[in-house]
Amino acid sequence: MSTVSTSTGDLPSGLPVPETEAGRRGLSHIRADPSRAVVALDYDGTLAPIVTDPGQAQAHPRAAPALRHLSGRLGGLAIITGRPAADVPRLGPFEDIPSLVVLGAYGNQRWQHGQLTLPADDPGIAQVRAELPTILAGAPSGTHLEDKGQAIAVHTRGCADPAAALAALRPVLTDLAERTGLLIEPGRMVLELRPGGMDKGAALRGLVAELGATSVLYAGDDLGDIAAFDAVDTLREQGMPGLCVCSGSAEVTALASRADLVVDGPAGVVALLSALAAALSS
Ligand SMILES: O=P(O)(O)OC[C@H]1O[C@H](O[C@H]2O[C@H](CO)[C@@H](O)[C@H](O)[C@H]2O)[C@H](O)[C@@H](O)[C@@H]1O
Repeated sequence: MSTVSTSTGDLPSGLPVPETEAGRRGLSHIRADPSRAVVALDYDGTLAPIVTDPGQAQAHPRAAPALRHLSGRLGGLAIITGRPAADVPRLGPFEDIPSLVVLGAYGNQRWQHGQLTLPADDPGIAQVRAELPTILAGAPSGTHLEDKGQAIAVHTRGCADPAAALAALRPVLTDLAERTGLLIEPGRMVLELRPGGMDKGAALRGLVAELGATSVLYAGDDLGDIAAFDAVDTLREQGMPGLCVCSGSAEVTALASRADLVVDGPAGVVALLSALAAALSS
């Protein structure tokens, strides 16, 4: 599959045409009955361009207007992210998007209508927090620790050779995850230690069931989003039309071959959401 979908053109509405039959069916059902569709989106690399400092990752400027247009027209509008659930409404900023649900920490946390629901802390995280300063003492300059409260991420994007730094840290962080009963979640120049038992696929399936949705769209860019693509596949096998969208980048190529539609990063995702909002208004 090509990096960015252009070969099949656009529909008269401005919506790009998915490259697969299953994807075209998914999009067509969403357009036909949006009030029973769920649109779920990853945040970093999908709605927000990748930047070196995770604390500065604001959404693409046209993301909030597009989400606001979609809000209320869909059965469900969600962001499913590895970040703490409360971070995304603040960073977006998306606090004023009425029907938005944010499932954070890979589905372990929920933000909705300004209310936050968190699980109990995992004791393994406190142990990781205590041990990491010693473990990272010799790490390359630019290694950055992101303490997310209920998970801890080690970033190498700020290092001179981010990929080499990540590869060097992987064995010691994998060992730490095993000793503390946590799992290691790989991402774009990041390795995260987090509690298991949940992933973006389970989060998406749960939301679809909760809302009684009859069609689904999921857009993502990173390895943690593969579980959500798997969930769309499973739902399709069960008869529910669905669409997987890859926010394409040179950094991660694993999702493009799995997607029904590949767009050009967050700008492409936001263009797709804007076109969908326009199509649902007409
Ligand atoms: O599930 P997501 O919404 O995609 O979140 C995954 C991780 O995203 C963030 O890290 C990534 O974005 C940073 C800001 O652009 C970038 O500096 C970093 O290299 C990327 O890995 C976030 O910091 C993590 O906590 C999320 O788990």
